[in-house]
Amino acid sequence: MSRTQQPWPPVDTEPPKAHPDAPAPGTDLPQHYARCFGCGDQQEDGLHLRAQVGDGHTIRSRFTVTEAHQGAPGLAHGGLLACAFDEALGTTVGNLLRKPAVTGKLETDFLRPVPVGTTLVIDAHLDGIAGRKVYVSAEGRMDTDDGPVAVRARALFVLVDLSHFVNHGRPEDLQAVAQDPKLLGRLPVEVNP
Ligand SMILES: CCCCC/C=C\C/C=C\C/C=C\C/C=C\CCCC(=O)SCCNC(=O)CCNC(=O)[C@H](O)C(C)(C)COP(=O)(O)OP(=O)(O)OC[C@H]1O[C@@H](n2cnc3c(N)ncnc32)[C@H](O)[C@@H]1OP(=O)(O)O
Repeated sequence: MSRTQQPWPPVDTEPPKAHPDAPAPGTDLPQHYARCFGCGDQQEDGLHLRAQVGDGHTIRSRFTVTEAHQGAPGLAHGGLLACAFDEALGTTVGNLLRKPAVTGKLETDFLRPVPVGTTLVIDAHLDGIAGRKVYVSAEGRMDTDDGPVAVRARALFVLVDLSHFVNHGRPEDLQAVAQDPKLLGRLPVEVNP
């Protein structure tokens, strides 16, 4: 089967424009939700991704594969790697545009097996915007920023209103956030744009 990629973005887009209050290059980003499997510190076996803003519409995330993340003996599960990219890409959209968005489509290319203990260095880039559709892509390198590429991903995020989360979230979790807003860390979106 060929690895030839389809054109990306797949539709005509406007170039991305970061929000004027987007965090500056070099900023370490906080977890967006303490119970998030991708970044939250209250998920013991979660991915604990940590992200930092880069130059030119990029965000670099790091994720270390632990024993809890295995699919085959000693190797990361592909679905968890996809989760790491979902998180890294979503963080890029949410923090640079400062608008809530959800993953509509996520595609991954697994190029190399990723052993337990590896730290994936994931560089994500905002590629283009078409109305509510935000196209973003990333590559993950083994252990260092010039290590071999292990995974590539491309995604479509769709901008949504905050009511998306209020209408669809489990009431007890929304209530927990209302009682302890620190669960959300610093909300990287405008609540009242
Ligand atoms: C208490 C409040 C807390 C709030 C927290 C808020 C914000 C946090 C902000 C930032 C966070 C920072 C970091 C985030 C880190 C990680 C992120 C993880 C993200 C996820 O893990 S998130 C979970 C998985 N995700 C879902 O749970 C989505 C389920 N889904 C839906 O909720 C709907 O499906 C939706 C909303 C996607 C669309 O529904 P809709 O009715 O609003 O709009 P519609 O269908 O018209 O789509 C509009 C245009 O997108 C095109 N389109 C849509 N889907 C497409 C597809 N798959 N392929 C190709 N095109 C697609 C259409 O074709 C149309 O295109 P066009 O305009 O050209 O016609």
